[in-house]
Amino acid sequence: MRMVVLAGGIGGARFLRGLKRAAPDADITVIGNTGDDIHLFGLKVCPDLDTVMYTLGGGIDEAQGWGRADETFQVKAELAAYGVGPEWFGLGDRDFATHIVRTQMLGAGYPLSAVTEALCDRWRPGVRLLPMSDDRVETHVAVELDGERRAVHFQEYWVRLRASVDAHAVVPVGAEQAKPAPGVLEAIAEADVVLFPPSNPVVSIGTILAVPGIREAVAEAGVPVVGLSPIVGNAPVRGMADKVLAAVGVEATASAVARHYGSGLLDGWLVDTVDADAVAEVEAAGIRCRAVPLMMTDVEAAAAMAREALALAEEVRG
Ligand SMILES: O=c1nc2n(C[C@H](O)[C@H](O)[C@H](O)CO)c3cc(O)ccc3cc-2c(=O)[nH]1
Repeated sequence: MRMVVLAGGIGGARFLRGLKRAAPDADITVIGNTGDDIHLFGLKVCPDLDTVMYTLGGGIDEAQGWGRADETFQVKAELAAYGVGPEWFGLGDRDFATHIVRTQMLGAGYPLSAVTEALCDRWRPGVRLLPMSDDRVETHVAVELDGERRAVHFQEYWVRLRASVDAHAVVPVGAEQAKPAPGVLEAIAEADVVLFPPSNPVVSIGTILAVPGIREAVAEAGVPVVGLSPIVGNAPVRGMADKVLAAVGVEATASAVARHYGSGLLDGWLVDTVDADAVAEVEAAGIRCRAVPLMMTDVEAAAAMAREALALAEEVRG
């Protein structure tokens, strides 16, 4: 079975680990968010692509959900000794190698999709990992700092500010001009099912859908599109999705996120058992809904969620 998964960072990567276990023979294409990308120290860092690659390739720092296991930070310390910032983004020595190789290949003229394929040759994630676009898209967040309105890079908002101030707007800069990366539209057109894992609906899946052509391709794929709520019990399972949901006027509930995607896109939606009362509301919006456990406490739990999502897809397929 051919599956396409629109994935962001930690939630998406952990779901994918479960999906691989639930469907070991599936042909899985991951369309990864690149709006989180940031240029630091002359290097291009792709957090969401790397989180998927490291998590599925066995190199992830499991507790953090990002960055490499057994990491050290000598280079970061030396950069700080030179007064070269920023210090708030934790790039480790092993992780630097990924960004050096990526930046070197980009500099040699390879598109991000080719670079990602080359990096995956080492990590063997067991899925085809495609960036949503080879074109530069960077999510910026409009905030008010010291009384003045500013736009900060998503990573600064997320990591330095810890989303401690309200996001007045979230803008995927460059998305309108971006084109889907090679293979993205084809993978969606050939898919038997499209899945939205419990990634951030605004800055991860929302950014992927903001690349012209991708939302339309998913809506017109003619196969079941099933999502899993990243919000459980009116709060994000991880991260601070509620802050960016507010920026787009979506309340942090499992039902509101489903309605935000809309029945034009979603055929099915999984909510956690604590949100069972949302099922009727989601079904009233024309989206088939089930309440199942959605906490990815381990790979088996993620696999159980994946099985539920695939079962709902078959129910929707009718
Ligand atoms: O909260 C943090 N997240 C860090 N992240 C996660 C990053 O902010 C992700 O984009 C978000 O977690 C959303 O996916 C990193 C990801 C990388 O690939 C490389 C370095 C970092 C560093 C940090 C960090 O210092 N603190």
